[in-house]
Amino acid sequence: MSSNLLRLAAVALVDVLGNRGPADVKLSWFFKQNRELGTKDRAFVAESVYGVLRRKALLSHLAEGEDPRKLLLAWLLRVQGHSLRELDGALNKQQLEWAHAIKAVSTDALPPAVQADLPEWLWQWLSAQYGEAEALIIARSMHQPAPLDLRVNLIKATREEVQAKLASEKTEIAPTPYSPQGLRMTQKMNISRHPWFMEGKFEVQDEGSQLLAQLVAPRRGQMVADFCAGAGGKSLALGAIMRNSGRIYAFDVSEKRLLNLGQRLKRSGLSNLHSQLITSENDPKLKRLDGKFDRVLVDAPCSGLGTLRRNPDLKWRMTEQDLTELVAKQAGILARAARLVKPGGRLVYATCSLLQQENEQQAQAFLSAHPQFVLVPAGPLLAQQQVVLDTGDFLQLLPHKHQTDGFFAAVFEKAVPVGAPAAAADEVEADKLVAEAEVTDKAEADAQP
Ligand SMILES: C[S@@+](CC[C@H](N)C(=O)[O-])C[C@H]1O[C@@H](n2cnc3c(N)ncnc32)[C@H](O)[C@@H]1O
Repeated sequence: MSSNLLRLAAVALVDVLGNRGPADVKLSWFFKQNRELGTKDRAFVAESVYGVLRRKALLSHLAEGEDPRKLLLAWLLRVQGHSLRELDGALNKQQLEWAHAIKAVSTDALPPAVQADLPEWLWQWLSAQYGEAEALIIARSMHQPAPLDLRVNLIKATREEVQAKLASEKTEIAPTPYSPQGLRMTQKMNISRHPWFMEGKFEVQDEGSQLLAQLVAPRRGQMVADFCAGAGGKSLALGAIMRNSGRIYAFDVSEKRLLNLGQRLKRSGLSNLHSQLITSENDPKLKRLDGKFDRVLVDAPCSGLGTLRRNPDLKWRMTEQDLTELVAKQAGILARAARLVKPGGRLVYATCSLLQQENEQQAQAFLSAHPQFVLVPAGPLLAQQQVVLDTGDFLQLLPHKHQTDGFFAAVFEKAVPVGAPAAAADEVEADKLVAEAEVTDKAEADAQP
């Protein structure tokens, strides 16, 4: 390790820690400014930045402050286990003094929030919910980087074919334990240039996200809404489950994310997906679709605390105020999306959060305010999809238990009014609606200048 590389990693850290934006955006900007860096050096800078973000509370204790250069040294010496001798040639006199001081700091009797490496307020919330012992295990499971999960696009390849192909290229790869389309890679590699990725034979997607699509379990020919579709990770998984039949509406308020979805869609070979930008959950465009969907997924905007292995900066950027606002937003989106569901249809509310306020409490509040919906236990629904995983009434995934990101999902079904036909089983009705929607879309497209 050279002194120049250490300096560059510290510069990247200054940038990431000093601004409120997401770490991945800051880091890619840093790499654009430093194009001369080779693959290994980039990997070192990225690992250092993410390593420090994961353990910032502990490192601040060891470095007696938040000077990025000292945090970096503390990470190398006390987390990565480098010896002073290994770093010797890369350190100047002052850094050597810091390094000696860092080596000498005791880690006995650290406060629990520092052991968990969380801001104090978040530690209080998490430990009140899970109890101190489990909250600590959960928080510590987020100190490790996540593996890379792939979802095989069953329209274009089988899981066995993709596994064999990647294994033949000396990639360590194995089927995911729960998702029938998933593969897990244990070593990091840039998969986005792989020819089979570019041909759409697989996507990068955490196994937890794949399981959410299994919970929605759309059938062929159905009408499906992905209300917070973003860049479409779950829309694409749903489209593949439907074997390219029926119709999926991918709604989102972010044009940029929907544009991303467009690129992934081209690779995927799906033609049953229609993305639709909305101004908010109350966009008037939604009105004509009320009561028309067999399945509605609300993958709600959330704190993202279940993804701390990948996005450790979130824990330092999120505030209690942000959470209060998110909880209100989630309730509004869920209530509006519920109106799209037809009698007998299914509504899935999901987050990648670990907090009850965004999860169980949100689901219970929805049920109290919407007596026409009932809660359907997640385990048996997954069993119908050949997924053996029962976490009780709700789907609750935790990294230390399931080796996925942290996810929550609640499944609701809308009652069929007495005397009405059971809509969910009515495939003919679904086909009619799909045909109607296609005619409307064509008319809209023709009307474009
Ligand atoms: C958790 S992300 C969705 C991730 C996506 N489903 C996937 O699998 O890649 C939440 C999304 O909700 C969108 N969003 C925020 N407010 C919204 C609203 N009022 N109506 C619809 N979508 C909204 C955000 O733009 C963001 O893309």
